[in-house]
Amino acid sequence: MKLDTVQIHQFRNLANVEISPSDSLNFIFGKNGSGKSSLLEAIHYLGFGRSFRTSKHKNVIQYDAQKFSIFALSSDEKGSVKLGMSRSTSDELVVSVNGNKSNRMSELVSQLPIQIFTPQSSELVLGSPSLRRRFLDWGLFHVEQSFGQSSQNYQKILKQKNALLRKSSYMPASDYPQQMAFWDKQIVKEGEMLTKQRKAYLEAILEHINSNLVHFLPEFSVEISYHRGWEKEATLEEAILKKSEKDIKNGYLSVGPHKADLRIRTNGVDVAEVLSRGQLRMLVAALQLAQIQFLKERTNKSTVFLLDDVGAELDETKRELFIDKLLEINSQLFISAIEKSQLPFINKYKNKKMFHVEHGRMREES
Ligand SMILES: Nc1ncnc2c1ncn2[C@@H]1O[C@H](COP(=O)(O)OP(=O)(O)OP(=O)(O)O)[C@@H](O)[C@H]1O
Repeated sequence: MKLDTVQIHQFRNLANVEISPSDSLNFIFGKNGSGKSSLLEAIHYLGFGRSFRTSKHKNVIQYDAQKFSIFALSSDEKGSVKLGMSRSTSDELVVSVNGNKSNRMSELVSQLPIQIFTPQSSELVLGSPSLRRRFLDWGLFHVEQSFGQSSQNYQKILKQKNALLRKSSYMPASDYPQQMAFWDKQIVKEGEMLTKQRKAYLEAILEHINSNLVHFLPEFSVEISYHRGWEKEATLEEAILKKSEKDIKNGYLSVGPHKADLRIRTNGVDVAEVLSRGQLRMLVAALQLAQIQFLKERTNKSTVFLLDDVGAELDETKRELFIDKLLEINSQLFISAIEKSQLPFINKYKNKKMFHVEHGRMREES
């Protein structure tokens, strides 16, 4: 899917913006504070239902406005779809797909695979395991139709199990084992399925990750493995039993795929301890690229890729390489930079549009 038109209203300093982007390359130039990241942030909302800069939707609504809204016309060879969403200061969400309104973000995010790469992207490696789980789950969500539902099921069951763990200390002893066994059985069933899907997905994208790393980080050999969230030799059922006393005390389940992680090492050492900031970003670029290469290969879906502040911490050859690799798989790119001098190779691209942002207003350069 590509974005044919994007309209943004009352989103940060973008009062009223409408663009018809190129289906290939879009460059957004402008001074600090002009609104470049806000444009990418608004597009990001269509693919994730949230910002990449704040967890509070209110913060992106224009000062003194009551809501923000974003509309887009998106298309691929199968047809086009009208997408829209708005959020108000009271946090009311309205999503619309071809005019059908709902308040379920999942209806929108399944339409349009969007990825983002920012100066903070190295957090994927340095940050908490939840970011790496989210990375795997994003890929699975767009490749496996059933994954969204099974992941939601697991989260619901986990909530029930945790509620029971919290209640267990004051429940009648006779009720407790039966109820616990019921939820454990569900956790094991859904948890093992999720683990199997994540492992198979990682296995499938590893080939792409490794071939990207040859270009992005040629001086390192990187090993990536999936840690499923409970000890090696045990089944999930055994691990849950083993931890039950401690989990009752703490009031939450400490083992399962909600504790899974990706371990990323070079020569047996955590990459976070060895790679420079720029190298970590290249590693993340190789990981993200692998996901969308695999998505394209498996489903023929193209991704909208947002590259915010591309000048930061990537050297010029790597910037060019990343853009070229993304174009190879027919991605639609939105690239923000302060000035053109950060992209001296820009003239080689024919199918491109350039936008200049000033005080929240966008002008297409001819
Ligand atoms: N809710 C809001 N309403 C109106 N303006 C806002 C709001 N939140 C932030 N701003 C302002 O919007 C402007 C655009 O910010 P943005 O982060 O998009 O700039 P940018 O062009 O990416 O800058 P930089 O190059 O410094 O990263 C800033 O001046 C910021 O202070």
